[in-house]
Amino acid sequence: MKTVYINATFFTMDQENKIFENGMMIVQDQFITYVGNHSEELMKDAEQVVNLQGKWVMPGLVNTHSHILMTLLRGIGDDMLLKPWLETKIWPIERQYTTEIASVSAQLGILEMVKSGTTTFSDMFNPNGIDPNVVMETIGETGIRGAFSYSIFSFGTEEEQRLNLKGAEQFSKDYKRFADGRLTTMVAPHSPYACTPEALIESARIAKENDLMMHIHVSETDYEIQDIETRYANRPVEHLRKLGVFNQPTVMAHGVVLNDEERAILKEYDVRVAHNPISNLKLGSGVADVVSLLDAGVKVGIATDSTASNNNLDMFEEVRIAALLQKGMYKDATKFSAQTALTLATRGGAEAIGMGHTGSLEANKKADFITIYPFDKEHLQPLSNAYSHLLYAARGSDVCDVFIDGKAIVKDRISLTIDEEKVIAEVNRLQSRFA
Ligand SMILES: CSC[C@H]1O[C@@H](n2cnc3c(O)ncnc32)[C@H](O)[C@@H]1O
Ligand SMILES: [Zn+2]
Repeated sequence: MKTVYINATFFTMDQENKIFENGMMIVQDQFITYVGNHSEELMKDAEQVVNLQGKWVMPGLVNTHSHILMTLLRGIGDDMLLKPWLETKIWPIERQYTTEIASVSAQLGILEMVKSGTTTFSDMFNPNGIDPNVVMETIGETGIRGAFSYSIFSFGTEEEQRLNLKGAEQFSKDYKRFADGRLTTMVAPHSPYACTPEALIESARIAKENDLMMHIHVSETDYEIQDIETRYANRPVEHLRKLGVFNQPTVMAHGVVLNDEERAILKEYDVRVAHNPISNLKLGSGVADVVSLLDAGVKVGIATDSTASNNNLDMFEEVRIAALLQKGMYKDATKFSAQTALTLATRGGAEAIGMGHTGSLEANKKADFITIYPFDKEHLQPLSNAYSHLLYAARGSDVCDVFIDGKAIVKDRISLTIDEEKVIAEVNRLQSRFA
């Protein structure tokens, strides 16, 4: 099916950052085939013409690190540091998890993500107590694009740890290409502190044998650095490098506590960083030095982490805070420009998680895009400087329509794939268990 979208401003987020006012985009099935100036000639054999009535169109946002199975835990464990938050709140609750709780959480998380403009995400989940097959079926039905990772923990008996690794390997293989290729997997040891060296080595083996990326929490807090140094006589980055984890393409979530030597290692091994500014602030972990990471040539994406440490999944808010933090930290407003920020939230993030086939509006890329109708929004006036508004003024709730693989997933702020009322009712029925 050839669909032509006309009468809109297209923010391509391509290498040249081209913008087409009153432009045109052509989508053939799942792919963009043209973005540029309006052309009557190119419209000739269109099967469908969509008039976007002056809307702004940009690539869907890319959330490079999330935990959608935790969405039900929003508001639980506020105002706590990471270690007690995990050990006394999150992990005990996750031990009570069921497949139903996980599926409803996933639906709520995806609903929130897509309605705020995220079309691609990379997620890690704690498999405890759940049937991941059911959860993956549910996620597949939503139409979102993403990588999903079954987490590896070195907790429990030897047999439990063996089963956890076996489950992760099976899951990684089974869902490597799922839901028409929209969903894939990564191999996710939780962190250097929750995994033994043996589990980390085994994780890297699974990733290598199945040609998958690794996804792991690293260097999130000062405490983690001291803990790993005490246990292994190396800081986390060197510890993982020595174990061979970085021999596979790796996304490391956080990277708050890094030095120059470590940034050079990340660049050398092409380790990518998922930057979670709000979660890092809320858990009191600190502020990652993203400017230095980018200066060192490290690929960086923006991420929300979970609703238990954020507490929303709005990538517009996330990327704005990311930019403001770097400017404030450096006392230099020229750092982390609007262009840098929006690139990291789209094309840069997609490349960081190995999904370079999305993240910009360009011929041959997947047709993953969002629209914003600015005309009735006070905070998006004046209409000039729209590019600036996308970073400094826009909110997730400004998103009007969402398309993934060329298909409408959200239309006029209504989800077409998720029964919103039902999910919200289910969430509130199940949530009372943890209140
Ligand atoms: C690795 S599976 C997901 C699992 O990780 C835990 N978690 C959530 N947020 C964080 C964070 O910021 N640092 C470390 N661990 C985190 C939680 O148990 C999730 O289910
Ligand atoms: Zn996380």
